[in-house]
Amino acid sequence: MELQLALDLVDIPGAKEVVAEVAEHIDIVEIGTPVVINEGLRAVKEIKEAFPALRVLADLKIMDAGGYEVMKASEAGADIITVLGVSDDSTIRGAVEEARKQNKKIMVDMINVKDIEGRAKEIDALGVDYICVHSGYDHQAAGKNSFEELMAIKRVVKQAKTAIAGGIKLNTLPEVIKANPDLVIVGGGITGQEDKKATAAEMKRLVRQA
Ligand SMILES: O=C([C@H](O)CO)[C@H](O)[C@H](O)COP(=O)(O)O
Repeated sequence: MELQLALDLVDIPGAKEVVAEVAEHIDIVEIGTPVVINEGLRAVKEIKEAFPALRVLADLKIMDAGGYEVMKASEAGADIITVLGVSDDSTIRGAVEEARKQNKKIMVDMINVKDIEGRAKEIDALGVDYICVHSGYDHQAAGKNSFEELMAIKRVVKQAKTAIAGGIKLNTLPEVIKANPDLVIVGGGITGQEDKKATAAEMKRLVRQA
């Protein structure tokens, strides 16, 4: 099981500062959608250049033009790029095809997918690398989490790795770990803590021993 740090509410210098603090305790660093909106793919490029040993995920949440957008994120240095599960199959296929050419990976974000099990089965057959259940900020505000969705995709996904994101904190991590995802994604659960390094270290310890 691996740990991904999601950076959403920072600028590029702020992102570098946080990553420098926790780098030894994370496997993947995510350049979150708000950061890409504010800073562009330059954020991906600068973080990859500053931390070449870390895999960098560009959370583009692609909804159309999968091949083209994966190409641009790959050029910026992203190792993993996100596409939305609610996209058309042709968009996901285009993203996967381009990722194969560029030796990159595709994560499908299942945010707002209604039939989680059925769609996860279809998406798994498209050859994506990760399928991620996700309670976004707006869902979190309504008290939602994705623990049950994780168990649902674990029942049907045969090929892709499984991931979970959305509001995970140190005190809820053990429950997440019980469902055995391949990847746990944590944003505010680390970045919102006073001692980010200690929190990331403890999360990594729990994730590693799972
Ligand atoms: O993808 C995310 C969200 O949609 C904002 O872009 C977050 O990176 C994801 O939810 C993880 O962050 P936390 O919920 O703060 O753990």
